[in-house]
Amino acid sequence: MSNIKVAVIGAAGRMGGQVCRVVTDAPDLELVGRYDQGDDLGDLGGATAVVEFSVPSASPANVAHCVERGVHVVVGTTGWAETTLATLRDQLEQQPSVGVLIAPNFAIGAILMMRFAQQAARFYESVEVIELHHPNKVDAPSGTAARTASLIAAARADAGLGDVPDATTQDPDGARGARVDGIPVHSIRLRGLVAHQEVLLGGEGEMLTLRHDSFDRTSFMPGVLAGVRGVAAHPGLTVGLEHYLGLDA
Ligand SMILES: NC(=O)C1=CN([C@@H]2O[C@H](COP(=O)(O)OP(=O)(O)OC[C@H]3O[C@@H](n4cnc5c(N)ncnc54)[C@H](O)[C@@H]3O)[C@@H](O)[C@H]2O)C=CC1
Ligand SMILES: O=C(O)C1=N[C@H](C(=O)O)C[C@H](O)C1
Repeated sequence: MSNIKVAVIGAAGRMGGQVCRVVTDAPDLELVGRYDQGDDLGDLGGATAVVEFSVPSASPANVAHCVERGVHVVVGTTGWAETTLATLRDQLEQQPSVGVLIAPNFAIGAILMMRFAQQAARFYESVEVIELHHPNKVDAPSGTAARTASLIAAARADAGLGDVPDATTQDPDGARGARVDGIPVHSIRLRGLVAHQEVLLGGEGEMLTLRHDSFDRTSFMPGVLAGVRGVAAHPGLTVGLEHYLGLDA
């Protein structure tokens, strides 16, 4: 079988650089293009699959460019809004054989943490998400935290749970964090960190803590490669690598 031709957008970045290295090292993949800010994406070097790790403001246009040319895309860039996802879905209807995977987190432990949080949510009255990242991260809350909170909120709603209990009436400086679908999310930016998250679930007399740590960006690479190898077999839009890993609920 011939190699999958892969191009990387955001190739000069922390994630894009690592992806270029692992694609180059993979015997079944061929790196045919590296693109970054200001580059003309053109024909994408003849790629059949693109990996996109750029910035939230640029990612939708980059992905649209790939889809227009019939090229599959594995997207790691976070911060996609619901309306932008809807536009992408519409575009994909015109290109039914093209696959796009958008994964807020490619680390297996983070995917499992999200799943475990979703499973645990209905048993606990209280829940808070704390995400901790390196200080160069541009978006807050992280895509992983936003997705975790959405999954928890949906599980709570399915179980008939109401709002999380919170008696705070005075919080002028946002000390209680942001709310994603009603779930409190706290973002910490600290030199020395890579990507970390805790989900705290509290009930009468007990707490369950779910924690995941990416100590190094190598933790994302097996998931990215699984995405590249699987994307052609998943036409349309898929959100979350769990759907490629047999973890569908
Ligand atoms: N899904 C996942 O598992 C992970 C997702 N991320 C996300 O990936 C994204 C990138 O993260 P990092 O690599 O740490 O950031 P970074 O800042 O190191 O890299 C971003 C790169 O995108 C480039 N860029 C900016 N505008 C562009 C444009 N219009 N077209 C092409 N390239 C452009 C920048 O020049 C830079 O080289 C962020 O959204 C981050 O949240 C990061 C780690 C893991
Ligand atoms: O910017 C990062 O570094 C990361 N971004 C993703 C996110 O926003 O969730 C994934 C991981 O947390 C690392």
